[in-house]
Amino acid sequence: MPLSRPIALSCGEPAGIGPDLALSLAQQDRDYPLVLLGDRSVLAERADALGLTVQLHAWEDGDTAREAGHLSFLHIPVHSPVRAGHLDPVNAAHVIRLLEIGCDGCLGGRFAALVTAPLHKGVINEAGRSFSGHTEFLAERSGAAQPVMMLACPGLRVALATTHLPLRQVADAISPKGLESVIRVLHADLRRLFAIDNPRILVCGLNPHAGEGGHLGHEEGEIIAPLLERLRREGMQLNGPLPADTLFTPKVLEQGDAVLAMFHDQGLPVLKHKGFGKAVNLTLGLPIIRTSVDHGTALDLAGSGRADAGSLQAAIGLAVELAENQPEIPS
Ligand SMILES: NC(=O)C1=CN([C@@H]2O[C@H](COP(=O)(O)OP(=O)(O)OC[C@H]3O[C@@H](n4cnc5c(N)ncnc54)[C@H](O)[C@@H]3O)[C@@H](O)[C@H]2O)C=CC1
Ligand SMILES: NCC(=O)COP(=O)(O)O
Repeated sequence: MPLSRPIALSCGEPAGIGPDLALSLAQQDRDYPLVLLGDRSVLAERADALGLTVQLHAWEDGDTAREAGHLSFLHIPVHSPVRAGHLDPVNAAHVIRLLEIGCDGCLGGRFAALVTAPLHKGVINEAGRSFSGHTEFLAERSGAAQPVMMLACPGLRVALATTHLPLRQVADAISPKGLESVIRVLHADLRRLFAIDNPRILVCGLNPHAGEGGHLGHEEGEIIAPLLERLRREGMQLNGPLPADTLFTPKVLEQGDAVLAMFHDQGLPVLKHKGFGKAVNLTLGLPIIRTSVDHGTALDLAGSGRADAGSLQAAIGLAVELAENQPEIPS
């Protein structure tokens, strides 16, 4: 069903490429309503820097402008003037505010989905706020017990058992209870969002060679394998724990609908090698639809006109598709 509510696009870190990508998107006709969450002057100044002509319109509920060259925005002011490529911790509160408004607007039925341009986790922490990522923030804000980060590009979906954790803490975070809830969310959302009836999930081990029979680590034998065995008895198609290096070979990958990696840098480098620039980051387990880009703030490119909007387009495309398939919330 065509969307009657807009997709909310949060501009992310104002000194990064979020504003550039949004303005680049506004150059084309859209077949969905969009509202940009960001600061008006930042958008206007960045449009000037990029030599783009974009009519900026203050968004009102019900606004469905979609023509090329026009962009509706909800003005959420920055706290300090922005120079492209230069982070300022003073604007961290602005970035957080974009997410609060985007998330609350989805929960309240004002927006159909939230798409996030990249933010800079480091500068938010430098501003004195403990922040590990959109995934964790949006889960807390929306009351979701178990968010699961999944990145997808044509031919590959990779979900993560742990998200933004120092490597030293990863092994301790792999617990039977935590891993079970991640697998349940992944399984349920592959069915709910991707219409895969009985998803086949390829599960990585944590250690080299999936622990080499206990000689290179015990988490596979003590935690992962018994859990998978128990869930298989419920009918889930779970293959693993498999050595991650061989799992990510084409012959094995074709036997699964998604991969579950145990940690961020076990799964995402492979995904980005295959699909950087056209992949989407999707948060599973939330009561709202949230997608994002596969890249970061790219401060080196902000204001240069060289940022590629391919991943943002894919993220919006997936958000629109998922939102169109959701039951319509009565106004
Ligand atoms: N969804 C999000 O909010 C994400 C945020 N980040 C944050 O971004 C910050 C910077 O991270 P980095 O590791 O430097 O990664 P990055 O993705 O910002 O940059 C890595 C390289 O890719 C290039 N690149 C990135 N996006 C591009 C695009 N759209 N078009 C063309 N080239 C592009 C950059 O110029 C750079 O050379 C970190 O603070 C990180 O936390 C990283 C990933 C996702
Ligand atoms: N590498 C992906 C990433 O860091 C994005 O995280 P999030 O901000 O979407 O939680």
